[in-house]
Amino acid sequence: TGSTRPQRILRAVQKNATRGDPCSVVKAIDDYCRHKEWAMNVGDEKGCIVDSVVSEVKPTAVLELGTYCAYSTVRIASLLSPNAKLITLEFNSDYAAIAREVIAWAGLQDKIQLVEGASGEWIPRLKEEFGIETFDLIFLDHWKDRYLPDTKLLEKCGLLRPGTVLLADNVICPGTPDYLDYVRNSQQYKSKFFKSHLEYTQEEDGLEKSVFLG
Ligand SMILES: O=C(NCCCCCn1ccnc1)c1cc(-c2ccc(F)cc2)cc(O)c1O
Ligand SMILES: [Mg+2]
Repeated sequence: TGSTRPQRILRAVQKNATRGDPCSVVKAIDDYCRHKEWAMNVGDEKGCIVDSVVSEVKPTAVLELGTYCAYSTVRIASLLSPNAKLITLEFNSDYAAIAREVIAWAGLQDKIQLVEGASGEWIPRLKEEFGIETFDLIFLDHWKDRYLPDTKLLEKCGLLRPGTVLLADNVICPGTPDYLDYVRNSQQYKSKFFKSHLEYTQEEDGLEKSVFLG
């Protein structure tokens, strides 16, 4: 019974990052996944695009769909203002357990609320359970076939407001064709593609930034 990839990523963080220093946690994961073993973090190249969108939006309420080992969770939360909060949904309980440890190592527990469960079940409960009105920024990075249904669910639940920014990972690889078609052709969104590469590789990928117009 050997270790899992998320467990090895956590070990690399505990070995190479400084407690309470989110940037060192991000760097430790990138170094491990670039040089030792690939993992599905948004990564450093696409991560810089995420950073620029977060800095532009200055969100106080962020929703992340798909935590994995909390690489993007920590990366985004480290840029938020003192009173801002990030809710991250993770379906896989093994991933969630590792993510909690990575978040704790970064010292960001007070900013981040990790919720374990299915996005389709939790999205309708966010207003009531967490006192959320609407989100300023949503980062989609979970099952690629859930991007579109969950976006429609977010609309239906009144969790989007004019100006809410949806930032979607992997719109080229693995790809989210139905989601891309929707946000690029809907009158309710202004969409823009940021060309990049699949994390730690030279494969084509990119992020889609879509502003909800209401
Ligand atoms: O599947 C991905 N993410 C979802 C993981 C499970 C989410 C579970 N969950 C959380 C909440 N609700 C459900 C993903 C995959 C790849 C990839 C790319 C190329 C390749 F050859 C293999 C894989 C790259 C990514 O950047 C990804 O994000
Ligand atoms: Mg991804």
